[in-house]
Amino acid sequence: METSIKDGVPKISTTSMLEKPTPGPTPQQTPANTRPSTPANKPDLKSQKSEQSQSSGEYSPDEDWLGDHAAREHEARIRRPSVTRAWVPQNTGGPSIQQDRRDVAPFGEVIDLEEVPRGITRQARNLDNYSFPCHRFRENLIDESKIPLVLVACGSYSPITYLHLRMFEMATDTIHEQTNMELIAGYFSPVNDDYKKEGLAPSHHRVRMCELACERTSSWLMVDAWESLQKKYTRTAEVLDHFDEEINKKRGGIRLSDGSRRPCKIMLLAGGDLIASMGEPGVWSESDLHHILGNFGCVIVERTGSDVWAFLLAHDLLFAYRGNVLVIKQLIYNDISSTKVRLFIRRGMSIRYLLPNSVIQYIERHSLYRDAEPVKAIFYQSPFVRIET
Ligand SMILES: Nc1ncnc2c1ncn2[C@@H]1O[C@H](COP(=O)(O)OP(=O)(O)OP(=O)(O)O)[C@@H](O)[C@H]1O
Ligand SMILES: NC(=O)c1ccc[n+]([C@@H]2O[C@H](COP(=O)(O)O)[C@@H](O)[C@H]2O)c1
Repeated sequence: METSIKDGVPKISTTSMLEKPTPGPTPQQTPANTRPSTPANKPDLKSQKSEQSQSSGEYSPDEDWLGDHAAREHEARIRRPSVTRAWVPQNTGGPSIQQDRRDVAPFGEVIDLEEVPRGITRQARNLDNYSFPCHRFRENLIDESKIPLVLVACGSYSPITYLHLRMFEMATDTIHEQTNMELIAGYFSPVNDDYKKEGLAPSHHRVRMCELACERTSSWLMVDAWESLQKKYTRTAEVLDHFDEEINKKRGGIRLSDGSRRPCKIMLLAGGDLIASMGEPGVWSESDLHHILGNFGCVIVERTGSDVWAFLLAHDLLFAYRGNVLVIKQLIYNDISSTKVRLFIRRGMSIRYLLPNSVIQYIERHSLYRDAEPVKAIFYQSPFVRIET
């Protein structure tokens, strides 16, 4: 059994981390990121214009790769300072939420960059140029009584959809409400091409779509291309080891107010189907399951129609490690499927509002998922909709 914690991996008790020390939060502690707010720092149209002239904000194939240095420079030029705001509801009937600095959720800023031309952090296309993305990694732990947490979502993302982005937001709420952990960063890790799953677009496209989605709709999510850049398929246990290496061994975790550093707990964020696959023979090795569940842990978003708890009860290993598994109930069911998105594209149907516009544009520009069939105006009205007058 590979239950012992390897050198350098944070030695955090697996039973205590999902327990919140105090009872549920008062309205004063409600995270800002769940509250509607208007971006205080509205984009400066003038600078957008000049930015647009340097980088059109369009995704032409020629522009698709800026190179590490240029990308970093570009990113530094366009990065806006993060803004901390208090949100006070106008409606006196509801709870009054006043936030002090401590209560401000780290990812509270609501970003709507969908139509704003901005440079996107671009990842290396080969391992020689690779560097671990940490441009949105929080510098300090806000509440030092908490365990710093990094979520890693492994998957195909062919293409990434709003459901995949939503998974992180659902996780944020549950972690805030039910655990004594503080979310520091979230990463997508698109699977290697060698995975050979049906419908898998080449990994540089999937990575790029994830980047567009993260940079244009989120203020805290990042994409790591390391897994996709490997020469062959890399098991999820190895991918989590890579994150541990980069975050804890190389960076030393996160900084505390006294200047010391604390290791971050790293957990796999996945849907109920992924955890169900852990019960299928031959899909996961037992030692990997011990390693993932024991040394890392899983945050599982239930899927429509799946009963994650029933599965946990039935599966010996998962049940044994249940203290390290956090199950997220979807309060608003979202069942957007990449498979169906690909099918819609092939059939010339609209995929708008299922995934970010920037990703839709990218798909169209690069003619992805069309196979032999032409895509007819995927940005416009579905050809099957007839409006009776
Ligand atoms: N409807 C859903 N509810 C909860 N989690 C989901 C849902 N769809 C996908 N996920 C999760 O999103 C992650 C990435 O999914 P991935 O892209 O590999 O599969 P997918 O979205 O089902 O795509 P495909 O349709 O190509 O199989 C996985 O952890 C998966 O479990
Ligand atoms: N043995 C393993 O490490 C193992 C097995 C099955 C799926 N996975 C991962 O799960 C993710 C999602 O896979 P599916 O798209 O097949 O659901 C992928 O990132 C894949 O690498 C890992």
